Amino acid sequence: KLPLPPGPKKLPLVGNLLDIPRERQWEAYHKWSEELNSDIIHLDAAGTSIVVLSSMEAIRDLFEQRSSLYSGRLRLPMVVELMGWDFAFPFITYGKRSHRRLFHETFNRSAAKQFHPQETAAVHEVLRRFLQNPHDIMGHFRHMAGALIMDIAYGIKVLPSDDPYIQMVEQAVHNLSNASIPGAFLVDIFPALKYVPSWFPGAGFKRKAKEWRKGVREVLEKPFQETKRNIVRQSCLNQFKSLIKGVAATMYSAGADTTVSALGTFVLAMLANPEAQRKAQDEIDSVIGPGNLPDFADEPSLPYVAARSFDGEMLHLLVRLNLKIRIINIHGNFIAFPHYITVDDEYRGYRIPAGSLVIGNTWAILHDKEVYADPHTFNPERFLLDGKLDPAVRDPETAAFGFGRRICPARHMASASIWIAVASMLAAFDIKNAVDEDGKEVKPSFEYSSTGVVS
Ligand code: HEM
Repeated sequence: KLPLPPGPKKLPLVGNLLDIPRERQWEAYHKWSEELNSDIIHLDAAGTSIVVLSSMEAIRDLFEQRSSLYSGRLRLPMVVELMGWDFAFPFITYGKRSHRRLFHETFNRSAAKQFHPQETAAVHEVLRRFLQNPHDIMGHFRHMAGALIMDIAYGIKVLPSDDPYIQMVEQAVHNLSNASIPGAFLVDIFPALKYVPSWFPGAGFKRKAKEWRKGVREVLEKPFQETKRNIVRQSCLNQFKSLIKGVAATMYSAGADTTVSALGTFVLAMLANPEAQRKAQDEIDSVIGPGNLPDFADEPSLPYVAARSFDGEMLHLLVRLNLKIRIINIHGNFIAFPHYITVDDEYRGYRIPAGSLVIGNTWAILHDKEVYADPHTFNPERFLLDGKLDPAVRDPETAAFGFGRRICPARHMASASIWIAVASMLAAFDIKNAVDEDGKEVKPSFEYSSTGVVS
């Protein structure tokens, strides 16, 4: 009998379906939350109950304190059951703990350091590629993210271009993004449709799923089989075969686009903020000396140097924190990754209905005016107090990688690879707009697309 959390007015049948924009939903959620003066709001998308949380307090109360209730995922019949992504735990409810555990053992804060050499090598390779061809920045980032994951997951060194593994996985992830656009396939709304035979009129989705499934099987099997051939201790591998296979193949689907999007956004942030770029470069030069490239051995010394120099803080913050704000602000809303609750719950006198999608609005958290004054401005100085890192200012990483039990299990490795990429790019290059034949600057054209899993 408790009321639902407040929300915009609902129409009969369709509820708020017509109010929810197709793009940048997080901004609409944030606006409603402000208008209704509530950090918890409720929406009804033609029968699908959606609860959006816009404060760290509500997120901690539900995703952390009540994590046993709030760690599910929405059932995705097209992706998981028909296309065969059932090995990828990001898409399934909180089962497969062995998969998560293996991920954690591999990528926890101290274990993640074992990948520093691969990350450094991948970044040096990308620097060479920029030098040879500065016109395909995103292509180089994509190659870097793919090469790094193939190396970490399988020990496979990919080809410099047209690598068959990267092509295969990119295609599968592309199909995955298309299939996870909400409402794209009726079978996600009526799961029983999955039993319709493929020849049945209107069952085109089954034929599509079958074709896409072949690609998913290849992603699961091909690199794994090559690795198996390369490994001497096969008996050990056999014992955990399906576990390792599933976890390795999950890495690409969860890790490639995220890293590429973050680095692409970094380049845009640098084009828009030449002053911040200059300061960061000056600091790198003064810490590691001109002509050298940073490596992880420099990392511990940077905060120390940073604590004594404003510009040092700038670099440290720019690279570690504030960039992430911009990056995550813009791209970090994983619309296909809401949490899901299967039982009724009560919070602050409101009813959270069973079967609700529960979304932690990262964007709202990272644009909270109370925490980050003037939140739309790129301003590394917001993290400083008396030239030092201000511990009172919230670290964006507390929200950028998700929440509770489903928090990104690769966050330390992801953060490290972005750090080394950003620091090395700043050390080696000036990031500037291209110039046309008449010597005029060409402003980059770009568009953030928010369909699929990652913007
Ligand atoms: C900039 C880089 C990255 C960002 C911003 C990021 C962010 C996220 C976010 C927001 C989630 C959802 C958390 C939630 O449901 O509350 C997530 C989940 C996940 N991420 Fe990342 N991630 C990044 C890189 C990576 C990489 C490189 C890998 C793998 C090598 C990875 C593996 C995963 C996995 C497996 C999950 C699913 C966890 C689960 O459902 O239990 N991520 N990530």
